[in-house]
Amino acid sequence: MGKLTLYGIDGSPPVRSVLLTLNALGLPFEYKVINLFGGDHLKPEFLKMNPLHTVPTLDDDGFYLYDSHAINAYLVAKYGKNDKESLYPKDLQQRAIVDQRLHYDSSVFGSTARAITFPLIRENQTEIAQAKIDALSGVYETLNLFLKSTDYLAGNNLTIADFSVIAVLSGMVVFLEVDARKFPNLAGWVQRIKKLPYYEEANGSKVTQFTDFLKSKNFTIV
Ligand SMILES: N[C@@H](CCC(=O)N[C@@H](CS)C(=O)NCC(=O)O)C(=O)O
Repeated sequence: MGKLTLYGIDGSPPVRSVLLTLNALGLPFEYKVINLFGGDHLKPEFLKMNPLHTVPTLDDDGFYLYDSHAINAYLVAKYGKNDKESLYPKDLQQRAIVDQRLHYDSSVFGSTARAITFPLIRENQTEIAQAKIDALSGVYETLNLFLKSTDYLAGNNLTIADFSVIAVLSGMVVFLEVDARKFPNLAGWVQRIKKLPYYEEANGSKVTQFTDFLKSKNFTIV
């Protein structure tokens, strides 16, 4: 196989979802930190790889790909052999369910999370409207529903949809805890994901950089 390089930063949820995928697949890769606050992502050499200047960006031997969901699907489809194939199943209907969850993450969960974090991080606002927290609660309800009769978000096997969602959710708990009385399936799933042997390395140890940063903003919910 060629050389894989991941451009990213630990705080970024989509970057951590790719770290989970790379670790799950046991792939060797180089991790190059792109400092978004220092403007690394706006430099011409980065824009050549990704004109949207976002992390994660993957370089697979000169093939550049961005958007974590696309990257994760590509990595499993290309490198996921035998028991790893189920992370992005080949069966069309199973895959369609994974895709549905990925789009939910990308559109609904992603925008709900960004609506909360962007004003804090980028605009130095410290007040968060209760309505945004209510929207987050609505997402937890949906995720709880997805997990009604299965161990993982897209069925009884772990998939890249679980990686995308845990990467975002593990940051959002700063704003709204996953209350096990209200969201029992979701709370159980979080515990299940945390037991993955590579969880700490790929997400757990890295998300704290993000949650500490969010907490340091001393926000209030109004
Ligand atoms: N949907 C994209 C989102 C990527 C994204 O927005 N990344 C943020 C960091 S979490 C970023 O790079 N922002 C810098 C910018 O947009 O200039 C994905 O899943 O990769």
